[in-house]
Amino acid sequence: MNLQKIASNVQMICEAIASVVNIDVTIVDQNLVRIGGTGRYKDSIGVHVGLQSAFHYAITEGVAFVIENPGTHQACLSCTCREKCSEHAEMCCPILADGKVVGVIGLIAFTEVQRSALISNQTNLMSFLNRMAEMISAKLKEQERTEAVEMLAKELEVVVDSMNTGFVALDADGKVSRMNAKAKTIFKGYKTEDLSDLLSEKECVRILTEKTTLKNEYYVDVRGHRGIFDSAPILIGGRVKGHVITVKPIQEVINVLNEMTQDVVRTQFSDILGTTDVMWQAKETAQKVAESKSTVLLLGESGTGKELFSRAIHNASTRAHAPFIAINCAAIPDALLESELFGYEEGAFTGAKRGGKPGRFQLAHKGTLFLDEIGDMPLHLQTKLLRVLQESKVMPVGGESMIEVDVRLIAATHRNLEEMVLEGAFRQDLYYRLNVIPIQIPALRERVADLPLLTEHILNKCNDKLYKSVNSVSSDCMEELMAYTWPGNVRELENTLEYAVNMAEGPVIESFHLPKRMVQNFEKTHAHVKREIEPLETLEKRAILEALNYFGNGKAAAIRAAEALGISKAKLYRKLKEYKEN
Ligand SMILES: Nc1ncnc2c1ncn2[C@@H]1O[C@H](COP(=O)(O)OP(=O)(O)OP(=O)(O)O)[C@@H](O)[C@H]1O
Repeated sequence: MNLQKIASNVQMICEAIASVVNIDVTIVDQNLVRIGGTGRYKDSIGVHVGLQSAFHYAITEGVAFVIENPGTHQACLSCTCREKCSEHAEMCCPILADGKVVGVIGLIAFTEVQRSALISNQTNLMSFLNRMAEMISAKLKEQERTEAVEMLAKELEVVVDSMNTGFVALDADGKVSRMNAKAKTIFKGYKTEDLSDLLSEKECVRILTEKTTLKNEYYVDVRGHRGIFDSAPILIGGRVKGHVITVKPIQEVINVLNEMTQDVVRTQFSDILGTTDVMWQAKETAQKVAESKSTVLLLGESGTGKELFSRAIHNASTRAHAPFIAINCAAIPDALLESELFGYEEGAFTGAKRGGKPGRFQLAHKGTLFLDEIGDMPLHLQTKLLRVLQESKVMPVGGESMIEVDVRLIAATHRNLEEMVLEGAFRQDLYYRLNVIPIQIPALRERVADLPLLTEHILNKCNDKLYKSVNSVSSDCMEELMAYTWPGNVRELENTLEYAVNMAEGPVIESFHLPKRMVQNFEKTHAHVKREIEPLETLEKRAILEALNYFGNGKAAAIRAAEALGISKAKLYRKLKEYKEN
């Protein structure tokens, strides 16, 4: 505590004392610096009074005293000027704050008249100086408290200003009393006198009438921008004296959500394993289109890696740092799919969340939306989806205004959309809109040559997960894996190997570690060998018909059947012609 902080008050008190007692007054602080003074001391304010002065004695001893005969008092003994002291008498009174000496008030008589006045009236004068010392001490403490409050207010201001959330303080009527830097950015260009200048009427009424806190509520502001707010009333003596609200724009909330839910390790094309031609083709096309905004349609059976491709495309695109949002149309009941995709407004239906909820399109704003199993989307939603793709705007369920969205769409299906279009189960216009860049992801049975590579990779993953060290598959077992048809594709391979790693006692997986269904399948396949020997031509015909049966009709299917049979497309057609003619 330093008297310097209340220097002007100290000087006023010096002058007040001097005018009452008619003797020169000076006040020094605990460092012996003169803070106030009258008469001959006025000019030396701010100056150090010297260690030999009586004030030094008053500070170190912490007592009040009167020097009636300068030069002889205890306080004068160390003074070098005590032989030729110009003072006739002196009264010193320490100023105490919290038990510590923070300064001294001194009355100094320079004439005999002043001396006798001081000495004859010393009891009253000392009591007067004590009162003055108490007053100075009280003023000093008040100043300290004011500074502490100012400091606290400043600290809070710095904290509130550094928050990445808008903060608005209101009085009980909704007048804005304070906004932090973030709130000023969020509401830049708005009138900001009243809550009604910021938020729409519905939210204002809720905030100002609510006597408890509101958390994570959805708001729409006066310009139609959306966000999430918390609010709390300021209660003093049980009465609402004001409110504080914190606001966050919806896109920032979404970004945080996505940061936390994105792949921890971002899927890259190099994570998609496979060196067979069919796989190279698929990867090459996907890599080529990753950067564009065009819609991609991933076609392939379940478990072939459609989501993996979709994530790799997103992560290789310029949207990589924006959200990747996936939704499986087949996994969500029809009644909920619309609100999941496009969001809903408060009160849109029974059970709707207060404040509404943003849909996946809004969540994917600036990023990529992966619509898995698009073939399972009901027709009425296909119509709505088409509109969204054409207009880049969504209308939440129960909403009145469209919300702009900038989303790159990647759709996927295991179904034959072309056939569905012919059957009237899929809208043709939507099909064309989605089919801009179709990419066929091959089934695992079409790329059995990739099995060893995939197996090695999956074994490593299983070992990490199960704390095992299974590092290979016996050649018999690999033969069985290659002979299997893998209806569940890579996902099924993953599950099969996880089962086998659990079963294996040593470092090698043997056939008998595989799940029963696979062993049976292998026996069935090998049972062919034991059948009667048949002419090559019959075997060839059976193989061709089986392949066609397997891959289906149409040009693309014929190409894949020919590839699988290891013959040219021309040869396949020639054979089919022969069979028809015979
Ligand atoms: N080429 C691949 N390389 C490595 N892992 C793969 C590959 N393809 C698929 N996988 C793995 O197989 C599993 C299934 O893949 P994913 O979920 O991408 O398939 P999907 O085609 O989207 O399946 P569904 O249609 O059933 O949703 C995942 O664990 C994925 O990592």
